[in-house]
Amino acid sequence: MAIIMAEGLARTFRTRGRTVEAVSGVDLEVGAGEIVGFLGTNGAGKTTTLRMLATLLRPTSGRATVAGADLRRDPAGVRRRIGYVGQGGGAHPDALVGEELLLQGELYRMTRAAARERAAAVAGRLGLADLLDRQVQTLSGGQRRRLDIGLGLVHSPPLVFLDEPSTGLDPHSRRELWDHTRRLRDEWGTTVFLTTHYLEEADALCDRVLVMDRGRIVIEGTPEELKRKVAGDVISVEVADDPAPAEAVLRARPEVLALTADGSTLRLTVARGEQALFGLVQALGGAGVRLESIQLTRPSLDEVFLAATGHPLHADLPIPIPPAPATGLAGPASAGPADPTGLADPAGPTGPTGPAGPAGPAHEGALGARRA
Ligand SMILES: Nc1ncnc2c1ncn2[C@@H]1O[C@H](COP(=O)(O)OP(=O)(O)OP(=O)(O)O)[C@@H](O)[C@H]1O
Repeated sequence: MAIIMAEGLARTFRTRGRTVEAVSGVDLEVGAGEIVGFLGTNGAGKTTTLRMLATLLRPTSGRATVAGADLRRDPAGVRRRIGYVGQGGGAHPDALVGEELLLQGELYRMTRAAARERAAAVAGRLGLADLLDRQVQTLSGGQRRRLDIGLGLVHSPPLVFLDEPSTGLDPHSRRELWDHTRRLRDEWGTTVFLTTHYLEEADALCDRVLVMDRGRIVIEGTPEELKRKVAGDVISVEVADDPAPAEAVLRARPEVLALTADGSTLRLTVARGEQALFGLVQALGGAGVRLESIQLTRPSLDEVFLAATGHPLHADLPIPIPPAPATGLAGPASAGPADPTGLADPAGPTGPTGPAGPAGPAHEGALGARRA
């Protein structure tokens, strides 16, 4: 069952007399209980798409249903059923961890008892149970990030958006965060939609990856599918004698999609390495070719990204116009009569700002989180 369905979602910004097409017509479908990741370079349009789906930005065109509610007609319904954890993080540095979680529940109009119970459950799930009496500013980067995510989960949303959840974390904390995210999916059935710059994160954590480039989804699939579809597997064959007879044998094989020769080593691309390997070895043996070694290599998501976009993930791409720095907070709850759809555009044309929860002012850290 799809928890997100979007069609032709697009957003342009007008800044300094120019139009920036941040997202140009995205179609996507996310199934309940999936961990789906948007992978892309800076400025690809990931955050803008996430913010549209979370009702924080009004789409220029397109439509979507998110967690059973229509993005345009029922943005408050969407907000009630989702969590949103922005890049900035939301917790107040002086507050205690437990207080922040409780406050979040109360902002969602939970009773104190229900908020307390839920805060304890979230803290337990995210490995924060021993930290409830700690001041937020004393937490490590990884603990702080887990608290940010916890704030987005207190109201039990079936779907949570995480914008670059592990940026700035060391590899150990990043892995810990992945474990917790998987447990959210496995034990609570939470659907997680995240953005990331990290190939490793997309590969290790995501059930499905959507590669985004210059405002469009250019390819999508499970990490394994993408590697197969785009790059194929590579088999490197090192022969003991003259490589020409081996090359002739291999070129005649239908499963060999491409072949390059480098001295006595032949590199073959095949769709499914483990299936092709045995037949190729047999054919070479039958032709009297003596092998030194044979090796199967699976492509990485790096290669997938390069093939799909034409540039490496970490290339410095020109970013048309950087977004203005975050300013004040506004959200649908404060959009007022000028916004009859309730789909506020808090950022306006130039500045991204924070969301609002159902109970009032909020901030970028977690949807609906924080005191005014
Ligand atoms: N409020 C805004 N005003 C003008 N341009 C904007 C605004 N927000 C985003 N953009 C532009 O839209 C494009 C997409 O930005 P977006 O933040 O969605 O990319 P991203 O893939 O999330 O990048 P990053 O990984 O750096 O967060 C960029 O060119 C960006 O400069």
